[in-house]
Amino acid sequence: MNLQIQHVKKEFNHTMALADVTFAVSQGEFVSVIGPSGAGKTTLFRILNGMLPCTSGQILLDGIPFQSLHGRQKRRLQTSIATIYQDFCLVENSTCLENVLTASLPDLGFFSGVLGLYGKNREAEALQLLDRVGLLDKAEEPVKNLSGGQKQRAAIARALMRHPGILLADEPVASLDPVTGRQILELLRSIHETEGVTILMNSHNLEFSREFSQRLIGLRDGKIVFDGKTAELTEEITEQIYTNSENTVRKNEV
Ligand SMILES: Nc1ncnc2c1ncn2[C@@H]1O[C@H](COP(=O)(O)OP(=O)(O)OP(=O)(O)O)[C@@H](O)[C@H]1O
Repeated sequence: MNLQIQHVKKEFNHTMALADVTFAVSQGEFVSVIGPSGAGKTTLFRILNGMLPCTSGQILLDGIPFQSLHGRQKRRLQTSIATIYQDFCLVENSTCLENVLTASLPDLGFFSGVLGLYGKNREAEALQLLDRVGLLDKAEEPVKNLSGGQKQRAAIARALMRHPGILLADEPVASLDPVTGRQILELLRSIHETEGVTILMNSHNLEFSREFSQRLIGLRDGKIVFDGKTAELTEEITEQIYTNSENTVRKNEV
């Protein structure tokens, strides 16, 4: 799935969180959005996953303008973007398997949804995905009993259950220790390489972004100040992205 972000602006009261953001992500890329606190990364991700409307501009998925769609068409396109979050957003009292299966809820009829009748094929697929993320032995375990890394694995399996064209990884390892964080990013890289899922990541950790993404987009004060291959990010450009920005409230946590 190709994603195009064209002249996107987002204004909150008198803060221009995104000034005029334009870039495209092609099928199969692994891109990281980097930038200091207040640069607009979260705002961009919230607009992309449909949680926030933009003030102006447009987003196209495979050439279709997202905002022009309504109802079922919009929901169908929306389900092609899956998000994993820093705090996992799982149902803690439900098992791993139940959490993964909830990704299929939009496809179920009303009664099947209420009664949790997902069907044998969906259950088999959910178990296969739990196996893919190394969590098959925890399928019947309530999420509340899992470690942070295991929770993020369950969240990744749930995201994959939607067969996403694009996976948004919004600070996916921010609440994990560095060793566990690296394991999660290695899993994402493997999913990207094997299943060909397009990944757009937002991370405070510049080292991880450089190591795991092919391309970096540097945001500063709501504007793109760098868009290039990871190897092209020099020390000088890094300084330009991270120092003395208007919206920055703290320096980058590299
Ligand atoms: N709901 C809101 N109301 C008002 N201002 C907001 C709101 N959300 C974000 N902002 C402002 O928009 C700007 C961009 O914020 P955003 O959270 O997108 O930055 P960020 O790069 O994700 O920062 P961080 O890395 O700290 O999460 C900031 O100046 C912020 O204060």
